[in-house]
Amino acid sequence: MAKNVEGFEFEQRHGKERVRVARVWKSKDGKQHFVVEWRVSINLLSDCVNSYIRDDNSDIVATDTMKNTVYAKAKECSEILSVEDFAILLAKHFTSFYSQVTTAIVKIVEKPWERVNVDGQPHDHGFKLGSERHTTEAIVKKSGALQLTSGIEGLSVLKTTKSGFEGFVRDKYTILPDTRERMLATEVTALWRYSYESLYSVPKKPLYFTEKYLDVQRVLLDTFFGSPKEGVYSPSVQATLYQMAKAALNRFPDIASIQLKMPNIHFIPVNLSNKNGQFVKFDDDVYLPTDEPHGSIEASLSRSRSKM
Ligand SMILES: O=c1[nH]c(=O)c2[nH]c(=O)[nH]c2[nH]1
Repeated sequence: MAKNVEGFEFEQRHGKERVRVARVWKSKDGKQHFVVEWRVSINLLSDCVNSYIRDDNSDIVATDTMKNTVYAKAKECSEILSVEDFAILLAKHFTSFYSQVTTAIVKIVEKPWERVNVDGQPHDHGFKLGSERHTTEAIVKKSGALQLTSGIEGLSVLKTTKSGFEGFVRDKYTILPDTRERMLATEVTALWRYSYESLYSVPKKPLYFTEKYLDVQRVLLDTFFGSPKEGVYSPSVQATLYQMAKAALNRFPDIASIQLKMPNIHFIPVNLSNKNGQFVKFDDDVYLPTDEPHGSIEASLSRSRSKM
């Protein structure tokens, strides 16, 4: 919230970015281990204008203290919990513990450590790094008001057929041919907002949000790919993105809105010729993979208020 300071509009926040913590929990017999690795960023909205305009830090919560709080709270969590529940717990601490803190914004990115299988069996204490990352942001006000979003970053997917792009604007600069057969590759970034608007309405079930994250990911992927044998035809990245967003809202009543970013990562058909003629003729087989430039397609979909 902007504040009038010496005749100016003034807004400020402070916090600690990229605090890294890993936490291990053990089963009762100590044999089976669980691990998470989180990168936590904290921002506090608090009344500490005096530190900016005069030599008075008496209202400042030191960012070093914020960092230490991450480790202290991780230690206090005796049971495994979702990254969302940890973000909420931290944000709640900052707003309830410090009188001058009105809002806490806690963002966390979880590193995808996955249990390995050895000899077809889940390993008790062995993990390997996966690819896509689970993210969350909890914004908590002193009143208990909550905004909770979760997301997926770096979900790279590709299908080798059942994709095309036709009927777009043609002008003197257009060279792209219409096609009903191309590769479709993207790196999905998804961000969805939960409908829980208070600390007191959040589901208490352990790992509720971890399961929900996996369910949302599954629905997004199933919609992108279609069934294993038939697949599903994509007339554009735009249409596929919309189908994915719609499926998530239709499937999960407690998701109020979803934003998807789906860059169109191009695989260029290879045709090569020299003076003796063409020696590589593209037949939907040899491609030049690229990472830039890429198309950029993003949209968000929310439940219309009139329906709620
Ligand atoms: O699915 C697509 N959407 C576009 O907007 C676009 N533009 C383009 O050149 N190729 C594609 N493909």
